[in-house]
Amino acid sequence: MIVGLTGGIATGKSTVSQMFRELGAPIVDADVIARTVVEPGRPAWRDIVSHFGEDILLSDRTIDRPKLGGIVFSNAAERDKLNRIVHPRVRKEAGRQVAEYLRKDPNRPVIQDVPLLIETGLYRQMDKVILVYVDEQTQLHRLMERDGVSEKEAMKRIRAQMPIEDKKSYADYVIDNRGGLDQTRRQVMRIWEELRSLT
Ligand SMILES: Nc1ncnc2c1ncn2[C@@H]1O[C@H](COP(=O)(O)OP(=O)(O)OP(=O)(O)O)[C@@H](O)[C@H]1O
Repeated sequence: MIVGLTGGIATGKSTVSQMFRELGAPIVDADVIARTVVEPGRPAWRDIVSHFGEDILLSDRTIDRPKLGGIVFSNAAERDKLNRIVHPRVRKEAGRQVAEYLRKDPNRPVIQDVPLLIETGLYRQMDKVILVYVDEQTQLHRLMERDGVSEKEAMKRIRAQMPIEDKKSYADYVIDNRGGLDQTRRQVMRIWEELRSLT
């Protein structure tokens, strides 16, 4: 069983994913994979350098992420180009990790943590979808606090994504992360038990 875990920016996806990990769940993390596929010398890194030029490299040959981010944030065609380079490699590596976990233990559900699970349509390939939910006000405050950004900047980042309320209809399980961590942990434990009973 493959379970997609998603949320909105700063709704608590990393927090919840860590709780699943502590219960022994195998986690495949799209953010971690996205960083490893662009390490110097890897095919995605080579494609990025040949398209965007050596100017986007730091002195240690790693990609200057803020600089590349600045280019693609304001240019949809360049953003598409970058996505077309990175996404297939992330998908392939994520698939490889999922298959490896399932080979080792076919009866243990694998949790795939994907920030844009719904936006990218990847949710269709999941057996179950878990959404980590907080209301927009809580999301705003936690984002401002975590990243030390203004209300305006935080709102801009939230508004760049699909509204969290709209994501609810795609989810088999909604984890309400508005309360304390203990309340969230109890929901995680309940869902993990249920997922395990389904395999
Ligand atoms: N139940 C909670 N109560 C209070 N603070 C929380 C709770 N859950 C998460 N937080 C805090 O909210 C912030 C956002 O959480 P987290 O980083 O887990 O979100 P995320 O969804 O992974 O974010 P992103 O998608 O931006 O990476 C963090 O500072 C975290 O410590």
